[in-house]
Amino acid sequence: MTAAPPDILRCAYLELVVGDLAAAREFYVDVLGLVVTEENGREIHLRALEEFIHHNLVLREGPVPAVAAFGFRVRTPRDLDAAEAHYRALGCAVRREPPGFRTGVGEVVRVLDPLGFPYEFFHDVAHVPRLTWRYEQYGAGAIVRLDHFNQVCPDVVAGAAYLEGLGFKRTEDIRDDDGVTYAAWLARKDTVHDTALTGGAGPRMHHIAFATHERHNILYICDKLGALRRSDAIERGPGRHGVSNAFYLYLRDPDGHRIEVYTQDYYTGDPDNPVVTWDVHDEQRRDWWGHPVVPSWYTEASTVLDLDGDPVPLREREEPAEMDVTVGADGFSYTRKDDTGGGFKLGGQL
Ligand SMILES: O=C1C=CC(S(=O)(=O)O)=CC1(O)O
Ligand SMILES: [Fe+2]
Repeated sequence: MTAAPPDILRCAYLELVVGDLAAAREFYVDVLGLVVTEENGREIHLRALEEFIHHNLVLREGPVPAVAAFGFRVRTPRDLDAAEAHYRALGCAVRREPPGFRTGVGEVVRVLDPLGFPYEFFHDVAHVPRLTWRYEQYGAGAIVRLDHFNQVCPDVVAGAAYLEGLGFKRTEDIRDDDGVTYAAWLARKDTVHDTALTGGAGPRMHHIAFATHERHNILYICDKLGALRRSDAIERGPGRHGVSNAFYLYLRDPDGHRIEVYTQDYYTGDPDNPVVTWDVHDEQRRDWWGHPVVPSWYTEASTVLDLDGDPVPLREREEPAEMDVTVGADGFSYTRKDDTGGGFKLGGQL
């Protein structure tokens, strides 16, 4: 028996467990410029400049760096009932927590979803000042919005079907001629995604992405990290994505959690929005300029915790791994599909 899904508005916050709260605060506040909504000795609640809900990121000090919750806002309080019924019908662990369980948030429905991820749904939330027009508080790398999550799971086809059953719309994916799906991007809001599934051992969190208004904001973050002699925080990019068309940069925080800074993807809000499918052998799918994807971007990701705070065991991917298919088998990746005389970047192979 199934139950109608909740009406999810958007990805809204992530709870990150960090090993050293002060070091994490320095990275997210002093380096990236996120705004502190409130903090105490154990937790810090942060938000982006255009946000009006209490927070987009919770940093909580703990023994195992991990992700404790992926928070999604739902349209009405009644959607919490729908969330509870939907996940109970899926046979998932469900806990309904009272207001205050999550600082600044009303009642929360927490679930361990079919992929093993700790999702939570909320509607009532404290409003805080939206700093959109407070330009005196903007740094040159101003982070304005939470844009998306990215989750690593072994079976992207099954994972995408579960999310589509939750009301997400697929906007892009990466596949091969044998029908293997390597990644998929799925949206509730009218942009390319609220979350994405990256094929690999999971459940793990691949990254959380924040948006800037312009590409130059991202370039400033790179220059600032260089000036701070923190260039080792830059994992991949800056560059232009093929998938999503966004300009991007991937950073690693002091605990190794991956943060993407992202700008200028595109509108996907019409019901007949066409899905964009990329060939896994297309050198320009993940970087439009053909820059190679560093191996750590494919292999490393963050542990996720269950509803009791214990790490969720991983399941290996059974289908081919993208890194093996495109880097290990170089010569099968192309810049121009019908160019049999080469067109792949041997020099770019890692
Ligand atoms: O947000 C994203 C958009 C595009 C890409 S990709 O590397 O271009 O596939 C990765 C990503 O999921 O981080
Ligand atoms: Fe991303």
